[in-house]
Amino acid sequence: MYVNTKDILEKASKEFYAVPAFNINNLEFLIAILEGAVEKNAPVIIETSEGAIKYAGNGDPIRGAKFFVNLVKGYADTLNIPVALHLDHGKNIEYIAAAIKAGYSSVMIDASHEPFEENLKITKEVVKWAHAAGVSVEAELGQLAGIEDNVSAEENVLVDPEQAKIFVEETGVDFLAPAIGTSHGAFKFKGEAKLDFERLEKVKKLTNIPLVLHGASSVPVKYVELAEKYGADLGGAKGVPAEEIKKCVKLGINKVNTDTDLRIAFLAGLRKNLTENVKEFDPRKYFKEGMQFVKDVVMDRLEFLGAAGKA
Ligand SMILES: O=C(COP(=O)(O)O)N(O)CCCCO
Ligand code: NA
Ligand SMILES: [Zn+2]
Repeated sequence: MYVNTKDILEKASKEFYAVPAFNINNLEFLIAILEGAVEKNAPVIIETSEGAIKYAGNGDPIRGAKFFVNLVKGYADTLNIPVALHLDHGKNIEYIAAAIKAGYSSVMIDASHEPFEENLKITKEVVKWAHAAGVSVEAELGQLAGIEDNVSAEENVLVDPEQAKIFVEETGVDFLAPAIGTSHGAFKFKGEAKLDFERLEKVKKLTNIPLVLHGASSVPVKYVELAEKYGADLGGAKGVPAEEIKKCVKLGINKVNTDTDLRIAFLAGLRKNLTENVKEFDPRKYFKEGMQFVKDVVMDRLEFLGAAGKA
């Protein structure tokens, strides 16, 4: 069933587990994710960046947002697990408005690159607007490094826990993404992963709302190697080890944004399938293996985040 993101995350926050938010741009990833969640009897959040909405709507945000709402709602309403649709990294007011109007479960207003007071002001506006339409809101404090889609920043600016308390009280935001050292994309750390767990613990205590971990892909080496075996060049790809993410969940992370892992898994399956079936030209056949690998990554993540069995 198609639900509000807040319902999924409030439950997760109370019971200290996390629900993955998987990014999609097309039908194949959506099917693989939802079938993985059904198999694990788990809640799941589908999210689209503004770039995904632009892609699906061929440049028109209203068409793209409506397309995704109908696609996700249509499929989710036939399932017995809770599914929400979230606008990830909303920056452009046209896209945020289109998502709210089309019927997204929740929207992220990402004004974390703005000075604190500006981020607070913009977020307050969007919260008023979204809540009037029954839509929940995510915001970000501090900045992630890393490049992906139109989401980029030079270096990490970690969240200030005292500021987070004021921000949540003043804006009424439903869930918060505190920057604690992760970054977007496949090349996350120069050395070892270093997340600021003490800072995360303080933010949870001071805000007591569901928290979001961005840049949470683990970049599983088996799919990187498989993709490279069939011609990809992903040299140096490095993610957040699952054990580090599990520590974040214990400290109050409840939504775990995952995009890169699905991209790499699909790429590995697609390259393998195309190489091994040179006569095949039915996309329902040559996308199959990539979809299976995406489903496998989804099920593994639902397990280690503790969302399995929580539908
Ligand atoms: O935080 C994340 C997930 O990051 P990643 O999967 O790269 O670790 N996202 O918000 C997805 C990135 C959207 C732009 O493509
Ligand atoms: Na988000
Ligand atoms: Zn993100």
